[in-house]
Amino acid sequence: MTTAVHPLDKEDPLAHKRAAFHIPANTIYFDGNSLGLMAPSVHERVNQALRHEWGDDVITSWNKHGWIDLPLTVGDKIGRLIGAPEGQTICCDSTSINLFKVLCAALQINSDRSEILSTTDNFPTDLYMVQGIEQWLGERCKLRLVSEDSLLNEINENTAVVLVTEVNFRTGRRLPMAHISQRAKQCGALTVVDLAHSAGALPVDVVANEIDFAVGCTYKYFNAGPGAPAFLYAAERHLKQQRQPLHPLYGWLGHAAPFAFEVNYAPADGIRQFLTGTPPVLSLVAVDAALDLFADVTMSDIRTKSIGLSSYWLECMDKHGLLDVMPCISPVVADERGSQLAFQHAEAYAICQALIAEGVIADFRAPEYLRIGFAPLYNSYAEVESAVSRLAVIMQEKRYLNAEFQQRSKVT
Ligand SMILES: Cc1ncc(COP(=O)(O)O)c(C=O)c1O
Ligand SMILES: Nc1c(O)cccc1C(=O)C[C@H](N)C(=O)O
Repeated sequence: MTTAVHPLDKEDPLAHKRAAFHIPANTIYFDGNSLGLMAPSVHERVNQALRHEWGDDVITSWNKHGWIDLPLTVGDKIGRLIGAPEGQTICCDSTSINLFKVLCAALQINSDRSEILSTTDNFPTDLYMVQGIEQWLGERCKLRLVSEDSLLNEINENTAVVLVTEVNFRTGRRLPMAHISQRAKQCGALTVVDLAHSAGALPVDVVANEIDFAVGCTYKYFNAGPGAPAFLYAAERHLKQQRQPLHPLYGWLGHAAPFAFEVNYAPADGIRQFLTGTPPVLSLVAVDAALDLFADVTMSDIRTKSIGLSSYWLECMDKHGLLDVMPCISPVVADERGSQLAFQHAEAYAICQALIAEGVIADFRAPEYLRIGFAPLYNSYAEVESAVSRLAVIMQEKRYLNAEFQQRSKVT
């Protein structure tokens, strides 16, 4: 028996990409904004690195299989997807650590100012990194938090750095990067942009938007696996001006001559100076293979599908009368949101658990939001229709009141 293909999937130019992923049995997965699905090609590539590179070639693989350059080669692959020219993106560490490095760099470049301007609703790690630097630097770093609505107008001549996450992790709201960057430039402030919820989900152009520094995750829309290393972009103009090291994490692999084993630190040229310690080779190999899945698609097609999926989700919710019961807190204007939707309900946590029990994986964000992430490479319109139908039954039958769905787990 053949099942009918959803008419919207029939017209989808990215529909064929779904076959490149392992879709867990009986599962509809709308959590790619937190952890992307695994592709068998990534599995294969990591296995090969384990068996042949580590297994057979052991330490010679640092040269023979280019392990030592992976942060740069993989960085350039990411760079192509965020509009960065070669040699300005590196894949290493976590987003948090990379934030620390670029915030220090930006503060040092704009050293006659101390204010880091950000938004109250930014992802906590972004704010915590500044708070940590503030604690260590005292007067030389001062965090000022404003609302997303007022950010643009709050940038002024005292601002050293504007720290902004393009797409809000909770609401999915997309901030106008071009305007923010332009205003920052006018005021002599530098921009540090967190692309965690943008990279791989929508077109990003760090050069056209004159972004100074950017960071982001690879385990979300790039599907590189849990804890996969993050990325860091630095504009060429900052890499060229080498008065002194740009950040205080003086790791040996960021040294100009790591294998000279010198006593004193001297930063490497270019983006390599943002390296710290030994790269996590197996994880980098996974990022490398996962990025290959973007080789034959355009970010514009990805964005079109992302908007198609989220708009269709809203349409289905409306058809089932769900939008009155759990209002959407994400922008209704598609261009003003990223690749996710969030819905408010006092029982959002239990609703999410009830959905998972029905085979639909979404997530919950405190205090009361159900979050749905759309991954254009593997999600389908049929999945949207089916997931919303299941949600409608849960809401109608108030299944979320079951005690089993109220139990909070450690990771939400
Ligand atoms: C906006 C944003 N920044 C950073 C992170 C995570 O950073 P890290 O890779 O350090 O866990 C996340 C998600 O965890 C995020 O949503
Ligand atoms: N990085 C995560 C993790 O290690 C465990 C659970 C969730 C995450 C996430 O990525 C959360 C994500 N940044 C968010 O937008 O909420």
